[in-house]
Amino acid sequence: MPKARIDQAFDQVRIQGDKAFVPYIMAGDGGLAKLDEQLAFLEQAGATVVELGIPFSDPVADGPTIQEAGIRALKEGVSLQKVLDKLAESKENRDIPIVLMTYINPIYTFGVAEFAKACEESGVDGLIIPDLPLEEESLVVESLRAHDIALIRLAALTSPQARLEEIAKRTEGFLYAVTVTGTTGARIDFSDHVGTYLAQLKEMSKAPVLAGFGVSTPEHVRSLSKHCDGVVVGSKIVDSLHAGDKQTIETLIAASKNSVNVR
Ligand SMILES: O=P(O)(O)OC[C@@H](O)[C@@H](O)c1c[nH]c2ccccc12
Repeated sequence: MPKARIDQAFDQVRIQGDKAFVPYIMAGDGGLAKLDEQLAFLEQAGATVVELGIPFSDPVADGPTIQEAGIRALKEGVSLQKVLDKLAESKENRDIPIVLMTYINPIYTFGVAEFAKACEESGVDGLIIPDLPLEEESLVVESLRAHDIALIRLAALTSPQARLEEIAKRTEGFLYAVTVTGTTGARIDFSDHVGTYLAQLKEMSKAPVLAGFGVSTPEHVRSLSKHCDGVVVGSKIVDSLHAGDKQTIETLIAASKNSVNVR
């Protein structure tokens, strides 16, 4: 049951008194042959779920770090089909749930129903589609439901109250609370309003609320996690993996763990 695997992963985190940590990596950055090893490393380091990006030629929500990773992956010849095939091969050896992050265009090209089926067959548990607004969701919702793939919705700092409520009500797996206005990428600081915004989303959502965009230091992980159920970290993870700096990733993930638990 794909969707249930995500729920179980968050339950486990809660039981241990930890916060969730969802690293984002770009599929095929460094070649798809490295994917299994990268996923195993993140699982071993204590990640809750992995968000796996599909490289795309027009990544409108992405800042420079993730755009460059996408260009590197495209140069390696990575495509949605190849990522799904690769995930299918290693499905049995993997416990950590996978959420694919892809823009809507590659899904259309693939065919929505075929894509949902391929996700299930490849052991994909959920999806983030940043350029699919609530109003257009009906294009994919039924197919995803048929294959039990969670559709994770994004809340924006600029969304009006009623819209946030609708997003919180519909989300599956978790609620992705975008903490900055703008594109992905490491930030120094967050607006004072972020704490209130996260607390408000926590009230509205039955699903776990995760803060993402700009999270790049252990202090960010700790301070944002106080207001919600955990964080998503992209650019800092992508840069560190590219530089071969596993220590930085381990330190970031460790910041989401209850310090009373000895690891
Ligand atoms: O890179 P950052 O600032 O840590 O943000 C997370 C982000 O990269 C990842 O979740 C993501 C990558 N591309 C996206 C597009 C839309 C929403 C989210 C994403």
